[in-house]
Amino acid sequence: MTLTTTAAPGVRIRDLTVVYRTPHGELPAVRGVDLTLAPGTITGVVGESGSGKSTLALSLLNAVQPPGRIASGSVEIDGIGDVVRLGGERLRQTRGRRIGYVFQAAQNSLNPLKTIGKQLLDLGRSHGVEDLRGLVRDAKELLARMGMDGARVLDSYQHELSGGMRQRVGIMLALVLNAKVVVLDEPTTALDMITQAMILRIVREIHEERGLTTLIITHDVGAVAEIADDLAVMYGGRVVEHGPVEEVLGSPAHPYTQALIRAIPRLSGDLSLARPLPGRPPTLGTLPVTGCVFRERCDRRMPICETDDPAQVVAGGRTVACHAVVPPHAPAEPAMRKEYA
Ligand SMILES: Nc1ncnc2c1ncn2[C@@H]1O[C@H](COP(=O)(O)OP(=O)(O)OP(=O)(O)O)[C@@H](O)[C@H]1O
Repeated sequence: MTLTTTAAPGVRIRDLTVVYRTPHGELPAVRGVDLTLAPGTITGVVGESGSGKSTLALSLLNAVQPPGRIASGSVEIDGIGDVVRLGGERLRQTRGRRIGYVFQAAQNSLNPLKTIGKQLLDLGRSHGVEDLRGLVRDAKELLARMGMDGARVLDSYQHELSGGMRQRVGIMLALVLNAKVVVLDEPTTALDMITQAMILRIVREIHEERGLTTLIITHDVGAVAEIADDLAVMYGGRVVEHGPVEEVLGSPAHPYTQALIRAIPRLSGDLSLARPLPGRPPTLGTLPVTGCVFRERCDRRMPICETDDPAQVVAGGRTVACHAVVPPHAPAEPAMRKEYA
């Protein structure tokens, strides 16, 4: 094997814009996003519902479906190239084999007419796996690590499994082909908190053992703090802050990240300290066309926020897109304007 196939790959998302067709025309769910996943890291993506997390995850596999489309930008993955430019059989082979994934509601996406084992064999055959016995062995081992009886699960139909069991099957299917890039979109929502923590710990272990580059999307900031190296915070289709997880959570720079953290109920101490962020996140129809996407709910709003979209400014290991935050040594950059139509 060459180094490129054994080393964890880096992922570079550049100027990515994804639009959905609506009665009001094509509107951006992800807009001008730059995000780098360093090789061998777990990057968590958080943000309120509708901020564009799932659309970003789908873009990593070039799997945005109509009425959506990737309007511009690139997703460069070491050893694969620009996924946005892949199509046909190469794209099909890349998904699953090179990029493992669990999409949202994975517990509902299994085939109800085939046992899990049959679906596993179909997956292996469709990717040209010759050692199908080895594949079954690996699948059983992954299921056992996640606290399940592998043989029994492989003999089951989806309706014989609980939502949490199906989610673990989804994680197994994302990992079993040994892909080096793994995208997990809300992989543990159907699980109780203790099982969720256990599964995320196992995901972390497998990530380290295999040298993966992992993107994990969740609503749960606490859960992601446990396993991620880096954190990206999304709002209104933009990555508003990105950096090492302890830094972003320990000293959040963007007013939205600060509000998100203030809104988390604490398990200990005064419950009333949790302060929900007033207002609602924008929908595609209510997203401001000019200026900062967060300004309507921002307590540091300034006149420039009405007119200019803040650029992502890099300072140290952190990226922040906010006019009110000008980190030391970071020259203020001209406002970023993106074409998406
Ligand atoms: N098929 C679609 N057609 C039209 N609009 C869509 C479609 N899918 C998503 N959107 C819109 O795109 C925006 C981003 O959605 P997305 O699902 O990526 O956000 P999210 O952060 O993953 O939300 P959630 O946490 O609820 O899954 C939302 O405003 C959503 O309504």
